Amino acid sequence: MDTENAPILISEQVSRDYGSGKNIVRALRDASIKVDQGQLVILRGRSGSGKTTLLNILAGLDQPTSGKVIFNHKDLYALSSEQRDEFRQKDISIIFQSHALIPFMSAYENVEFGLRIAKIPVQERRKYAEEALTFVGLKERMHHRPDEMSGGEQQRTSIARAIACKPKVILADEPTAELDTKMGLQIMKLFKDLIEKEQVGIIMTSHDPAMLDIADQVYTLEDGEIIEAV
Ligand SMILES: Nc1ncnc2c1ncn2[C@@H]1O[C@H](COP(=O)(O)OP(=O)(O)OP(=O)(O)O)[C@@H](O)[C@H]1O
Repeated sequence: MDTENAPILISEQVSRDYGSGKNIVRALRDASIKVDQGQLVILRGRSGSGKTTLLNILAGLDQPTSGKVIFNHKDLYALSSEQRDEFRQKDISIIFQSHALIPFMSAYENVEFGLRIAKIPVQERRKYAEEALTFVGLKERMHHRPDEMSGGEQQRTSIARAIACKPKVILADEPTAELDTKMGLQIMKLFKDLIEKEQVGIIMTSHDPAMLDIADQVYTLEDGEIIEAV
């Protein structure tokens, strides 16, 4: 089978309500999207349009009110929460906007710590961490702490942490928001290189029009609904 275009992550008519009664917020309504292996997908939309809600649901972090998430042929929310956690640790990586690096650890230690949490055996951790940091161009700086690095380097460290365990899918919430356009485009190039090398699927949110040209697919959200897919 040609795996290059196989869907790895799908949302089917996913809705998410917060609160109830008069105070109900319909954060997402019937959102259906698809991420193929080897594809870079962008979710865009105004603040409050539901991007983060959808990303969290796709990551297995927040149960939808209705609808399904299919990850690698499995219905993510039909699994027990333990099974879902295990699945997530191995196959799904998340990159947050605010790098979420541990301040007193070096870049290497941050990546190695992530591998420990993902239960990668100790013999492999060093190799995987060094490979990932080399891939993001931080081989020479891997023993520096976050406060000794630029914003772009910190974000590359968090990308190294996300890719080190070789996930099938990477979800990223505004990974370029705190970077200038040049650095943002460098991060996008890293994502593209990663797709080429590992055939991962990447889905990210972005406000930045400069990023859209690079994507294979762009979904636009408005008031919790997908109004355009191009
Ligand atoms: N835990 C929550 N409880 C109540 N309402 C929430 C909660 N989380 C999100 N919302 C609401 O759901 C809607 C969608 O929020 P979401 O964070 O998904 O938007 P977003 O497109 O990611 O916005 P931004 O670009 O500002 O991050 C908003 O109206 C928000 O106020």
